Amino acid sequence: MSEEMSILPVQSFYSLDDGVVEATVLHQEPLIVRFERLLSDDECRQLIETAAPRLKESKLVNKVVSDIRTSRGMFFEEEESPFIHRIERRIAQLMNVPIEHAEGLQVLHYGPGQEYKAHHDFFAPGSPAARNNRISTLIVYLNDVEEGGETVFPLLGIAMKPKRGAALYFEYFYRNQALNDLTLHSSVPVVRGEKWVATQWMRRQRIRQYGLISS
Ligand SMILES: O=C(O)CCC(=O)C(=O)O
Ligand SMILES: [Fe+2]
Repeated sequence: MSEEMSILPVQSFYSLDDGVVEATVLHQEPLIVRFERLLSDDECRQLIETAAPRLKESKLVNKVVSDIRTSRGMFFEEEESPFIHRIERRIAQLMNVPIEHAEGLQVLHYGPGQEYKAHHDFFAPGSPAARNNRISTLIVYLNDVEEGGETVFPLLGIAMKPKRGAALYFEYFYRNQALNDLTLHSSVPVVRGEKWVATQWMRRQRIRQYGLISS
């Protein structure tokens, strides 16, 4: 058993400025954690309503439309409103990373048959983007899905069923790249209903400008 340091301290609940979040460890190394009720039903609904008119065909980071991801998505501007800023602050505090390291919050929408095939969230080691690489991910489920749409880690045998307000955390900033590689994950096709998620990616170094809107 290696003893890599995790970014997230392992606890069964987390006391945040605006409430307490319950957690369950799904896997130790790489660390994968499930959170309950990170967002309220109202916050989930409001995120969906704000994102819905701004959805675009999903592009991957290289801006090429690809069938690896068939959902539609959008990014919020950093701190674009007091509502978004409040959610960003809560997520950054929970992820134990300064908000300046946070990319804009992304929302994805999957209809029946839509999926996100197995991928890593970090940029390929050695690529230009990897100089300030992603280190951790939080996926918040904004609705319940009737059937399908689980987030699956095929190399670890873990599947998470979407549940409104719950979230899935994983990190991949280990010195041992083999541990990072184990965070391969996918969103399996939605069978019935639709799926909405908000994803927060954290970077190793700062990516935001300071104080655009002061808190
Ligand atoms: O929708 C999901 O469950 C996974 C989303 C995802 O992998 C991502 O946004 O990078
Ligand atoms: Fe992902």
